[in-house]
Parts: sequence; C-alpha cells; structure tokens
Amino acid sequence: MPRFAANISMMFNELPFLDRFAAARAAGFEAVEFLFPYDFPAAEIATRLKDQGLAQVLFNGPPGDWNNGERGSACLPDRRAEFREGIKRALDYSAALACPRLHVMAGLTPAGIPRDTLLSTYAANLDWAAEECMKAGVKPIIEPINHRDIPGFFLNRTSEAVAIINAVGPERLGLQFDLYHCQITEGDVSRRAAELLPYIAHMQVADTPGRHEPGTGEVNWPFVFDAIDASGYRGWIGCEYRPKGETLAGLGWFAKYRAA
Ligand SMILES: O=C(O)C(=O)[C@H](O)CO
Ligand SMILES: [Mg+2]
Repeated sequence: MPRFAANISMMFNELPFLDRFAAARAAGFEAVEFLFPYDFPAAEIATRLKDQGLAQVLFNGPPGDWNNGERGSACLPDRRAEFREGIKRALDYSAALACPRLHVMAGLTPAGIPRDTLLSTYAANLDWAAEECMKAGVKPIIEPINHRDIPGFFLNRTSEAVAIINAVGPERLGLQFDLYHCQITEGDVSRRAAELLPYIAHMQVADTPGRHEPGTGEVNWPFVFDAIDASGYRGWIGCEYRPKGETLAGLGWFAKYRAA
C-alpha cells in the first residue's frame, strides 16, 4: 500500500503553518513534508512533530532569495560558499527534526555561463553535500522540475538527474521523483517510476494540469498508485498539491490509503 505524506506548505493552507501538523495528523497522515523550515525555530517544529506522532520525511535546503525568484544555488559557480552554508544550516534542522532526506535544489540556469561549467559546479556541490549529509545520516536528493512551474530551472528531465546521480554515486545521492513534473515533461509516469526505482529516494504527486489533488485532472491515479506499489517502492509519496478547494474536502482520494 503506498504511503502518503502531507505536504504542509501546500495543504492545510486554511491554517497557520504550525497548526498544520495537527491538521495533517487528524486527517490520517502519519508523515509530513514541507518546503522550508527556516522561518521557525527547529525546536518549535520538532515539538509539533512529537506532539502529533508525525514523521518529517523531507524538506528543502535554503533556496536563496525565494521571493525574488531564486530556486536554489547548486549549479551556480559564484555561489559556492552560500551553498555550503545553506547545507550546514539545513542539516542542523535535519538533526532536530530527525528528517532523513534533504532536497538540494539545482537553481535557475544563469545566462552567459557554459553548460559544462554549470554541470561541473552542480556535480562538485552535490558531491560535497553528499559527504556532509552522509556524516549526518541524511540522504540528499535532487528533483527534475518542469519549465512551466519554474521557467529556467537547471534540472528538468529524469535522464539528466540519473546522469548526475551516477556521477556522484547512487548510494550518496537519490532522486526525488515528482510525478507531476514528470507527467508534464516526459509522461509515461508509471513506467518511469518502475524504471527509476533504483534511484528513487522520495516521490511526490499532484494531478496535471492544475497541480491539485489526485482525481482532479488527467491521470488515472488508482492505476498509477497500484503500479508504484507493484514496482516494490516502499518509500513515501509526498502530496505536493494545491487543494482545489478546502484541503479536507479534497481528501476523498486518500480514504483508502489512510492509516486505520
Ligand atoms: O516544486 C517542487 O515540485 C518541489 O518539490 C520543490 O521542492 C519546490 O520548488
Ligand atoms: Mg516536487
């Protein structure tokens, strides 16, 4: 049976962030993920997790200036020091939240720098991050993101992610396989999930094209979730979707997967 984690950056937006942990638990989730913890003290988030008996399964490293459009710095040659500081900061949160995975965002492709330079920066930064993460018992992961949601994002296709993962080492770096992005960029999502299984350390889901809950768009999710289960994937699937209406009203699809 697939295991779903609530993405509380996108779900339960009816509530202030710190109240979304209890809401996720009450809705039947046993785990949560979110984009960023950095606006809150780690101890405060850890208390919410503990009080609700929730596992934290994923968050992202610092993205740079998010409000001004930055989406990570791993590919940026002139931001190496900031990248390292960001990973260290993230790992402090990982320890406090007992979170075993960290999404290391690639960043936007800058103009005027050869792709080879960006690729070698990306590989070197990921190699460094993998070493730091390993010492902390955390798996760093990378996510291909479609060009519509994040125009100019450096990592778009699963084949590009696999090439980098193989260069850094699949035991040191994993794939964050977001079926929403894959459906937009590549399609063939259930077969891709099975083929990429050896690399996948985390999955995420939203229906296309609206990025709402499963069942609001074009994908046959019961079929896809059965196929993922049959592939042998036993990790978490983050519900990284914007509910079409109220979060709880849109959880009908989850009824057969929620913990008893
Ligand atoms: O956008 C996504 O799909 C993600 O998972 C990132 O973490 C946020 O940009
Ligand atoms: Mg995602």
